[in-house]
Amino acid sequence: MMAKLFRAVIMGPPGSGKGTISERIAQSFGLKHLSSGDFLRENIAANTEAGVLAKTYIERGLMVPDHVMTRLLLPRLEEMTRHSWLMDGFPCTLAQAKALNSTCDLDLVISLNIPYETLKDRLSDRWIHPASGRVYNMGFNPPHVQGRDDLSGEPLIQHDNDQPEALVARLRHYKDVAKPVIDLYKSKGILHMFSGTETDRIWPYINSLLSTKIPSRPETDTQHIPLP
Ligand SMILES: Nc1ncnc2c1ncn2[C@@H]1O[C@H](COP(=O)(O)OP(=O)(O)OP(=O)(O)O)[C@@H](O)[C@H]1O
Ligand SMILES: Nc1nc2c(ncn2[C@@H]2O[C@H](COP(=O)(O)OP(=O)(O)O)[C@@H](O)[C@H]2O)c(=O)[nH]1
Repeated sequence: MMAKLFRAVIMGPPGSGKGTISERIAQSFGLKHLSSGDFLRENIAANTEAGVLAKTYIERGLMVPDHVMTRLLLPRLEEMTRHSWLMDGFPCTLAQAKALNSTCDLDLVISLNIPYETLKDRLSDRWIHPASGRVYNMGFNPPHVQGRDDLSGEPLIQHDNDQPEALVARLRHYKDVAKPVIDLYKSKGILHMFSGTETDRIWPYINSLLSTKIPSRPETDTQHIPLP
């Protein structure tokens, strides 16, 4: 049981490794990994009012409007009074960051800074299990059976907007909307930026930063990468 609740956000462009690193943090430090994409998929599957609305944007490759995102996510976060969490994919605009700010005090923000060529290579090779959001990469973390999800055995798919043609526009959009969010967290003194081309080389630095802030779970702490 953690002594103090810990609230963190992970930011980065598409393909920067937010999901991958969030899973490692969740395993090593016992934080709940919350993902805006997963919340949206749950709501779409459950046909909630917000889910039905969000679907119309996601299907067109658009961001879901801020008011829909905040209406969906903030009540869920408010319910989590007894959990430490790490949020992946939210906030991604200044309006979302301000809304989150009014709900809770963040302890830490991780921002991933990954070169374009690396993002392009990773995303063109990203395979997704749509129902769960589980993510694979044919070189980095391939599924046990090619083209099939490890747990359900269901087929994996690729997203059109992960292909290089769509990526340039997605990255430009990310840069535009994320900059003021990054500046906000910088001014609050809670932003930590990590740069590099390989998750396995960035992870030890994130791991040691978090080790100074939250007690790790000894049984899982060393399972990914040894410290350099
Ligand atoms: N904070 C947000 N604000 C607005 N729309 C969002 C937000 N988070 C997710 N979405 C919408 O949900 C979709 C799925 O999100 P998800 O994070 O699973 O995948 P993604 O777009 O492939 O992101 P990434 O490549 O960074 O993992 C997004 O494409 C976007 O339309
Ligand atoms: N080759 C390679 N692929 C990686 C690395 N880290 C993550 N990936 C893969 O890159 C893709 C994007 O990672 P993901 O965690 O989904 O990033 P997100 O879009 O920021 O959430 C996925 O297919 C991951 O399996 C890495 O260091 N090297």
